[in-house]
Amino acid sequence: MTTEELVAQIHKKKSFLCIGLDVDLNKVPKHLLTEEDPIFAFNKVIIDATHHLAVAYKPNTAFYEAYGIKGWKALEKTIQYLNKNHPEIFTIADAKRGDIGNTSSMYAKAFFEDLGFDSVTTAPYMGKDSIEPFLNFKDKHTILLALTSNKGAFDFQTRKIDGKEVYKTVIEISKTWENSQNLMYVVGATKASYLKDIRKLVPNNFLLVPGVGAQGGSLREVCKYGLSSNIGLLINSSRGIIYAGNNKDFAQAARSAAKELQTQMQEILDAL
Ligand SMILES: O=c1ccn([C@@H]2O[C@H](COP(=O)(O)O)[C@@H](O)[C@H]2O)c(=O)[nH]1
Repeated sequence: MTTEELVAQIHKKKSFLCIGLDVDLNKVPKHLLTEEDPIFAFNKVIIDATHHLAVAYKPNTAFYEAYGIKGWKALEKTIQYLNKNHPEIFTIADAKRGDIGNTSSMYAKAFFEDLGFDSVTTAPYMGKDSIEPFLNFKDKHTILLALTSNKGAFDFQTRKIDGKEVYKTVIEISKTWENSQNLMYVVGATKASYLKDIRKLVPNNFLLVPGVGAQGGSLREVCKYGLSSNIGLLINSSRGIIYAGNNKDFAQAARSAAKELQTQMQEILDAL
């Protein structure tokens, strides 16, 4: 998917909501556990109930890998379901990959070619040759961790080296890589005030912003500092939406939670 197609969808739906599909079988409604594939069954109901309110879905691969081959199968069925029924929706494999070049090439093939995701999250620690294999794919997006939502972000990312914070150095150097136009960045909603500085470095790149909802980040704060001329934000909520209810009416509860965020997004977009 091109960035232009993503932006068009945002304007059409008046939403820049990304729904995280982090399926934990201890949290899904009990009646689904008798299904042949309870993970996919859960995702299908959530997608059917929310696709008109969201522009992106983000399965975190950890929640599928934890269930072995059955989990991976459920991930494959989920992305196939999205690509077949909602090809306009942007898909993110939250896998946080990155390795020596030839290994990264295989990760990129796995997520872009085999599974057919539009984007994958990557970790910058191993540098240029670990990320460029992802950037080589046309109309695919590589979402680099810049400033994460967790407390541990302060261990390395905000430390200064040669007078500059590591997350700023990550952004600046990554902009020099080949095909860097295919880069997006992860910035946690819990670090909203940092977005002011981040936007000076990347005025136009899309930012994937997790941390609204269960982690306490504020949608309005993120928008205050993070909106760009092409909107430039995908705001993710996972647990806050998919576990809004846990009995037979869980789909309705998820839709209401998604609607609440989408309504706020619509208000923000209408005020621009
Ligand atoms: O900095 C980061 C990077 C990734 N995540 C992931 O996003 C979701 C957030 O889930 P919630 O339930 O809405 O808290 C999850 O998959 C994280 O692994 C992040 O939170 N922060």
